Amino acid sequence: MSDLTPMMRQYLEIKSDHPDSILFFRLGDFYEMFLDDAVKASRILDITLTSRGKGGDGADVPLCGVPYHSAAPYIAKLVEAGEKVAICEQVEDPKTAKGIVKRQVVKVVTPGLVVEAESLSPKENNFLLSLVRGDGDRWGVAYLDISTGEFRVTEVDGNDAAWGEVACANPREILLPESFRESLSSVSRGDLLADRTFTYVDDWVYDQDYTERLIRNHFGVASPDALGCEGFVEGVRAAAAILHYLQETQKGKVDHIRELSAYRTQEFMVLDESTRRNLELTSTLSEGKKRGSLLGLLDRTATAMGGRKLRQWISYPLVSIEKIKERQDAVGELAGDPGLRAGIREALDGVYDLERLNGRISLASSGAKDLVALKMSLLRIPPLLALLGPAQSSMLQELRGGIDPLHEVADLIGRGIVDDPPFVLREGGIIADGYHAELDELRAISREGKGFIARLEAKEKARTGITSLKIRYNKVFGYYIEVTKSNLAAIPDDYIRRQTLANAERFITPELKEYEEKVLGAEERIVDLEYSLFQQIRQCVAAEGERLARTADRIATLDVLASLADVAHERNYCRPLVDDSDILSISEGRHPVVEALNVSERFVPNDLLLDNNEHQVVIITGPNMAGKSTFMRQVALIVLMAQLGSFVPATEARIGVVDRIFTRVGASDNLARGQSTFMVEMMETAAILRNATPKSLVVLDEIGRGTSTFDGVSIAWAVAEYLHDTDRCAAKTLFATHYHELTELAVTRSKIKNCNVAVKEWNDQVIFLRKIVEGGASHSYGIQVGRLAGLPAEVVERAKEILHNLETGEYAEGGVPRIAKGKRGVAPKASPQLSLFEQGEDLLRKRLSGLNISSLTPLEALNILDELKRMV
Ligand SMILES: Nc1ncnc2c1ncn2[C@@H]1O[C@H](COP(=O)(O)OP(=O)(O)OP(=O)(O)O)[C@@H](O)[C@H]1O
Repeated sequence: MSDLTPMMRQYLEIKSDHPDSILFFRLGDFYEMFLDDAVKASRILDITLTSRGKGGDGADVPLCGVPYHSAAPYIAKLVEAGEKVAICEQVEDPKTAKGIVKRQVVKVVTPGLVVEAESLSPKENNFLLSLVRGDGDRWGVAYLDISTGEFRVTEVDGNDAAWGEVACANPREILLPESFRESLSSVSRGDLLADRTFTYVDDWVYDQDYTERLIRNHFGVASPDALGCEGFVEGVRAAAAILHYLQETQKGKVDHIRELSAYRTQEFMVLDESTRRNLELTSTLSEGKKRGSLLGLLDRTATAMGGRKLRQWISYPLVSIEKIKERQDAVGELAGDPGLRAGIREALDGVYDLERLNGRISLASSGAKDLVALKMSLLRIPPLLALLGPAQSSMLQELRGGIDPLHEVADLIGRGIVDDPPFVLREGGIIADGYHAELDELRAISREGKGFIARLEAKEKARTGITSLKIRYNKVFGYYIEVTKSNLAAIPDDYIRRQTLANAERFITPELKEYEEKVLGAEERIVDLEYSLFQQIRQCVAAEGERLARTADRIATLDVLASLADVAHERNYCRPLVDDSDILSISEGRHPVVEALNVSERFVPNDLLLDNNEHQVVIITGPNMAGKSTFMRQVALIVLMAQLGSFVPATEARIGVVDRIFTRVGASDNLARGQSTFMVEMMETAAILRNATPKSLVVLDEIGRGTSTFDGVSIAWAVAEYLHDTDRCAAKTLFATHYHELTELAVTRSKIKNCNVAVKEWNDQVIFLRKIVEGGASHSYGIQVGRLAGLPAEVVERAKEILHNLETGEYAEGGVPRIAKGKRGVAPKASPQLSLFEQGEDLLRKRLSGLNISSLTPLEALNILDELKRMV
């Protein structure tokens, strides 16, 4: 340290407190980065890396920097790349500082704690999630969106459920105890961990006394129980770790986090991570896009808040029949009233993201434009409330009563701030005329002063007779009179020379300076006064943050209800009867997304009945491409839509509330997790058998496909039997399979039924009818589907030949199919060829012992010898 410059010493001291952040070290008009930070940042930001001397041992120090006034996009880019940025400012005036200027980190921007609008996507939350594991595999999960103030906490049992919550919140940054660092690498959840920043917090932070105290102090409650956290020991630890992290990074500016909303996973339908993915709830499997997902279909929300709330409703379908019915009533009322819907949409179209505006206002990072946006949004509320006046359904009535137009806030901003204020806050032009008497006076002086200058210029021109005389202004000299060299003879005595240029001279007069002082003084004071008035207004608005947050939440709810109603009306959905029966019956159900996106083929509706009696397990057979997966997904989606309060694509539906939906669909490629497809399939199946209940809906698509046929059939069979026979997990089950053997189960098991997707054979072609009918399928039509998919004709023909052999029982001794090649189209009877499945010496021996040498011609003998040679 001793041979470092004092500034470098100060830098290293501050940096040592922020080892995992890139330190933006304020030096005059720049933020500078040094050493490893500089190397990393220059690469990410694509800016020049330079160096300067006087690091340790006189070595050169790598260095790069960005201008302070345009740092925001650079910070955003680093954070986007998953880095944290610690902003270190000069905290005393360099002019008055003795020795080196004092510097301090004033804020750490991290991927999970971003508030700048440019770095956020409007219809998605940006969560910081905290995860902690307690005794007995109980996990605390808490997550916060600092930009909106939304803060949620829960507790779950087991690894799977905990990571399920992570998948659902989809956080940008995850906080974990330091002691978890090692074990995280063994969590085989590659795709879940990708693209997230991990932050490790000292273990002592999770101390129970400390965490409870943090919660009590922050929320001003006597105990975390007052926030609905009864029994949430781990949840409280997880939530408090977030508060601790906020204190460290935001340096105290977190007043707008006023609520912690505790929820229990039992209050919602449980959807594990793979089910969310498989059902393409918020993004598609193939491209990860919103378009093509259920969210993409249902999202007609007008506001960003509504968009985020709908995402949440889809992620957390309800199980309370009462609450589901409340939502249905509101959706029904809106769906039946196009005028009301259109009116709501029109009003909401002008509403900005109130939650994020509120967040920025509370964090004092909002500009004047944010306040104007808030005002414009609030002005939309009175007409909205008028529209809701006659509403009948309880939820709409509650919203009408609860949406607060915050008149005085809108009024304050309206009176205080001009309609189109500038982006910068410190150059004036923000505060409206008539808001503040002193400001008005100063403005008058400034205006008058400017007029005076113009008048003075005219007067001096007349007095001197110099028509080219000009009164100008610059920052160094203030106002001055400029006279060209050729006119110098005409200047009066009272002109005082200030500066000589090549072909002009500049002068001042006492009169000019007197006015200058008045005008410039006024302008300086105007700028200062405007800024402090703006801050006052912002503080007044911030003080109403809680009311604003509640109103924002209700507007979001209204937006979601109107969006669901819009889709229900346009797509002709029906209101499902949701009750606590064991019945799941759907008439003419459709797949909501396939129906909407696949306009080239008319969607064929299908019925379904599942219950816990005769129709507990329905085995669906049918050719590839017939529509099995589509049908099963459509059932799962209809149930999910019903429980989130939406109407459903069917003519009639009765949905006995489901506690969980499990899916094991297709061969999802999980290479990112380093697990084989079959392994994942079996793990998911095991989890289903462990966790399903009679209230669950299980969707199994071709389980066992990832292994050999016999293993596959055996596993599929045993799984179906288990789901049928075991009371604890006798879930309503849809089971699609290519193994026709499974249709036999219906003979011995009373609650298993068969159905298949009908196809028609015509001229050796299959026509998909897309209709689910009772009974098992007789054919797979795999070869025909292969032909449709463009397999070469030779392969198709050969496959048919092999199929024929298999079907006519051409088996070798061990019961293994004999796959012979004969004349095309004709299955050979007793083939001299050998089974592909026999091996090595046995083959030779058998072939030899079967020969009758006395009846062979020499040519035949030679041919056989050649054949034997090739077998070795
Ligand atoms: N009821 C329907 N009406 C119209 N088109 C449908 C219907 N069901 C499915 N389809 C269309 O048929 C195609 C195949 O459906 P799906 O993937 O469900 O078949 P599958 O039987 O599961 O096939 P595989 O066994 O190969 O997975 C889909 O692209 C879908 O668009």
